[in-house]
Amino acid sequence: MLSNILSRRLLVPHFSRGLATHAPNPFPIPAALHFKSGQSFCGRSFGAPKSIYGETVFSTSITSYTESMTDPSYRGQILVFTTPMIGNYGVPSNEAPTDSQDVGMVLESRGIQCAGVIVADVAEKFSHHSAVESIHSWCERHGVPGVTGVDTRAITTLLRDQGTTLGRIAVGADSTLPPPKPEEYWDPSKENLVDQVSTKTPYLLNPEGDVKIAVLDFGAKANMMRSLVRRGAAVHVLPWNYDFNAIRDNYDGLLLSNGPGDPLHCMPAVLNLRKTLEQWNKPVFGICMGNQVIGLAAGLDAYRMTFGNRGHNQPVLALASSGSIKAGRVYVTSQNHQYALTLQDPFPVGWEPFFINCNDSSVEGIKSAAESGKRVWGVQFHPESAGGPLDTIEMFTDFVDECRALKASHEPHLGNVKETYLVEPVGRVA
Ligand SMILES: NC(=O)CC[C@H](N)C(=O)O
Repeated sequence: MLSNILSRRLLVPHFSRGLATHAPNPFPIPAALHFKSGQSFCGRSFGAPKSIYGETVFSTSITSYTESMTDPSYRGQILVFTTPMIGNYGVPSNEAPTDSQDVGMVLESRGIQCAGVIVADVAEKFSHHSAVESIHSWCERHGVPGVTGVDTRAITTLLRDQGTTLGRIAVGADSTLPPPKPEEYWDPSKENLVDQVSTKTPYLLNPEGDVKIAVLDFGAKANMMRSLVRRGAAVHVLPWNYDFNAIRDNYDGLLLSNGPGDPLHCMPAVLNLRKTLEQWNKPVFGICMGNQVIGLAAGLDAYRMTFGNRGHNQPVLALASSGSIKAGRVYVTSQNHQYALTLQDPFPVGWEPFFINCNDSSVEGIKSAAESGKRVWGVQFHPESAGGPLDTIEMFTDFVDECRALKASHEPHLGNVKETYLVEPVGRVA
């Protein structure tokens, strides 16, 4: 027995050494990450061998790289993962519908949305029952470059100190050239990225649903629509700048989705929403960009944070109770944002802060005050989070229940048309 253990101990390092000596380098192409602030990091290229510009941000999520990379809110960004090894469970097919309430994809959108990815150690081998390819081949197919073999601790420390920084991934021969001049860096925050990712034409999901919910698509993650459909709603997805006021009486509720970039690019939607809030008294729920649009419509300001909040481990404290949310409790949430609403005293009349971030005290949500008679909630985090945690997933049940209850109260002849859906808190189609 003892000799068995000893021989295994001796064999393992010997075997590893053998592999390291003889296996060809799977990522032979050199690559560099340059920052506008002057620093450069040299590593190896994986994914598409292509040079790009972007805004460099870091995420502290340990898992769910596939959901993060397909989140349209990462549009134009070079995503640095603080978790050292990324790719070890591969990438699932995004095509196969896996349940009857499918919304047309498995991940958060049709393709990879971030401009590039930076990892300390990209997994060459992967293993998962639903995996069909490696992160390398997935990025290659989608034309997205990755850099591996860099010190992501040093990069993250830098980004925490100096804030989100414009960057360039230079691949192959480009990586041997001098870094770009400061004026050559592309700044995605200057563009209306929402307009690039929002649906161009309206579409309907689950038409037989008993409550009709409109979604203003600022770059919606698919799990938002899935979370509504799972609760029995018919979901009509509209372009971000659609004139909802012209059709609002056809709906029982409105959801404003997440989306990339500076919320000030969404002023047409803010002005539309201001009118909606003045004249329409049905439930409105905003998530991330949606929360910022609600806040701007309510009269709050939005500001750019130093390095934002990105990860699946952001603690928020509830300041008010509403539905499944209890004041005084801390919920762990998924987040991806660079902007936040200002915490001001007093808050605009008819509004109150809903959540606050336990790390940096930024506003994590607002709600209409009880005396306003409105039913409006906004959260800066992602209750639908396909990659978890699911601490706040029941906010979707609260929202759909509120829409259903209001509809039933307006249609007494129909009575309570359908029982409230008590669904398992499932985070994604899997
Ligand atoms: N995920 C989001 O909706 C992000 C909202 C906005 N683009 C921000 O960065 O703050």
